[in-house]
Amino acid sequence: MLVELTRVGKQYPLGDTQVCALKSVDLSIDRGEFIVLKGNSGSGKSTLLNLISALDDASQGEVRILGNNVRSLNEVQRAKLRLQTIGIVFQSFNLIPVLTALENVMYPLTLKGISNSEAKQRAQHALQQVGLSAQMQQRPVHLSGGQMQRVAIARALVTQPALILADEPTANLDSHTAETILTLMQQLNRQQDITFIIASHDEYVMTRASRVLTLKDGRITQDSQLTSSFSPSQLQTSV
Ligand SMILES: Nc1ncnc2c1ncn2[C@@H]1O[C@H](COP(=O)(O)OP(=O)(O)OP(=O)(O)O)[C@@H](O)[C@H]1O
Repeated sequence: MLVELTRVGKQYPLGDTQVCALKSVDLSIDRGEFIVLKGNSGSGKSTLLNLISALDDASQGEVRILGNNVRSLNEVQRAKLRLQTIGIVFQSFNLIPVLTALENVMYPLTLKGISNSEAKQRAQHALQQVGLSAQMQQRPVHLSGGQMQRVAIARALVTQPALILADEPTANLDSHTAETILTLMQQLNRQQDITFIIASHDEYVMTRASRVLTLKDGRITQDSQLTSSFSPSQLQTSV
């Protein structure tokens, strides 16, 4: 099992009181799934992604990533787990502005201690995969929103993670660009067996999912397996 949550709860301190963000969540995620996490604002989507990415600790229960109990790992081990297993794509892209697209994608490989020449080769390949061969030397400020998100996806996939987590990855994109980004993610899911967990409010994102989890007030209230009608030939790279 790739991800396993057992009776996971999360509370945040707020002044003298506490906000309950997740309540007794049980969840198992297999390799190859394409999961959309839906729910109203404040339902706990980002909290769940933060726990699965080992960026934060559950208040109760257990989070296991590839069999590793996150709570038992120290900071260095967590960073290593993230670097080896997980790619993260944010709504706001989180690219480093002073670096080119190529350097942004090379960055996690450099952190892994991979040589500059190999990192460059792998980053170039990842940027080709997302259709950005022509923009490798551009800084983020010279890229469109869709291109920035594709750089962020290339950065997430360059370490060959088993799992990519995406928090509202299409929220800052127009609908055509969002479709292209989703198609790209789905192609990576099918061709490279990368598992995706995407938090989103967008109804059309759900239509791409193999499984939709609905969160309400910190609980999973619905867990639906779907078959999507996507075909990889629909891939467009003209963002
Ligand atoms: N760092 C924090 N400190 C205090 N409360 C928090 C913190 N992070 C989240 N919360 C609260 O926990 C609950 C769940 O928030 P979370 O961000 O996980 O929801 P969400 O579904 O991702 O919302 P959105 O769609 O608006 O991003 C909310 O009530 C939120 O206010």
